[in-house]
Amino acid sequence: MRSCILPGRYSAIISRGFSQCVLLHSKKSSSSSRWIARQKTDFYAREAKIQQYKSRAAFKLIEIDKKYKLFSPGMTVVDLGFAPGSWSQVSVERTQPQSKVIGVDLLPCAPPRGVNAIQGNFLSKRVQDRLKQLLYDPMDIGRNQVEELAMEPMMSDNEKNDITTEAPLSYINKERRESANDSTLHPTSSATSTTEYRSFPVDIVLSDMCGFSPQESGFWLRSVTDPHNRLANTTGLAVKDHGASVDLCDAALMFAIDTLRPGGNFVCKFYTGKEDKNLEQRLKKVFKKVHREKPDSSRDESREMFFIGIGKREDVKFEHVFR
Ligand SMILES: C[S@@+](CC[C@H](N)C(=O)[O-])C[C@H]1O[C@@H](n2cnc3c(N)ncnc32)[C@H](O)[C@@H]1O
Repeated sequence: MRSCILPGRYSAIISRGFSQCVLLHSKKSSSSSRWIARQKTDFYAREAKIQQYKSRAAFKLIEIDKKYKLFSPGMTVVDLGFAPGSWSQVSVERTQPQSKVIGVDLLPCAPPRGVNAIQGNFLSKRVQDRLKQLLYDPMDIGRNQVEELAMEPMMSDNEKNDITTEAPLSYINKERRESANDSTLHPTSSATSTTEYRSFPVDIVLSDMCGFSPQESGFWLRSVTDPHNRLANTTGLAVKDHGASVDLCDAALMFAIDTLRPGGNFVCKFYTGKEDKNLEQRLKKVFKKVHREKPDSSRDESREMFFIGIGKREDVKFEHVFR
C-alpha cells in the first residue's frame, strides 16, 4: 500500500492507485497554499468561474480560435484529454447547432453538456477504435446526450489504462442504429456530410493532453470528488515533459491523418524542447499552414506552447509523415 500525506485540509491514504481514498485531517502545505493564492489572484481563473467554464484553460482555446477561426456551426470535434472539460465547452458553444463533440480522457469525468466522452488511454488501440466507431456511427450521438455516458467507479491505474466507459444504448438509439441501413455513411454534421469527406468524419482535432504524474503533495479540497485535482500536469522534469508531450502530439497527429477531413484543423499542446522542430516538420507535411502559439492566458512560467495546423492537405499518407 502506498500512503501519502495530503497537505491541504485533508490527507489521504491511497491504495490501489486512486481507487480508495480515506480522508484524514491535516495541515495545508505551502504548495497547496501557493496554488490557492495564485488561483485567487489569477484573472483567467476568476473569469472562468464567472463564465462557468470548467477551468481557465478555456481561454487558451478562445484566444487561439479568435486568431485562427477554427470553429463553425455543425462541426465534429474530437477533444483529446478533455477533462475537466473547458475546451469541450468552448467547442460546443462555437459549433452549435448540429455539432458533435467527443472527448477522451484517462480520468473519470462527467463530460459537459452536449459532449460525449470515452474514459481511457488515447494511446491504446482499443480506445482509438472505440472513438472511431463513435465517429463513424450513423447514429447522431453527441447532441446533448450526456446521459448516454455512465461514470464508472474509480479504477486502479492498471484497470483504467485500456478501458472505455459508456452506458448501454438507450432503447431509442438502439432502434435508430438498427434502422440506419448504410453503415458506411457517416453523416455527422453539415460540415462533413458531403460525399468526398465521409470517410474523414472529423473537422477539428484538439489535443490538450499532457503526460501527467500522480501528485504526492499539493492536494487540496475536492481532490476526491474531482480526480483532476490529484494530478500534476507535468512531472517538473523539462526533458521528460517535453518528450511525453511530443509523443502525445504524434498520437493525435496520427489520428488526424486517419480521421480529419481535408481542410480540417488541428491544435495540440506541447512542452518546448529539442524535438519541437521535428514535430513541426511532421505537422507541415499534414497541414498547409502550421503556427506556434503561446496564448496570453498560458502562464509565463509554463513551457507549454501550442501548434495550430490549418487546412489538412489532401491525400496525406502516414508513411510520408512518419518515417
Ligand atoms: C491539461 S488537462 C486538459 C484540460 C482540458 N483541455 C480542459 O480544457 O478542461 C490534460 C488532460 O489530458 C489527459 N491525458 C493525458 N494523457 C492522456 C492519454 N494518454 N489519454 C487520454 N487522456 C490523457 C489528462 O488526464 C488530463 O485530464
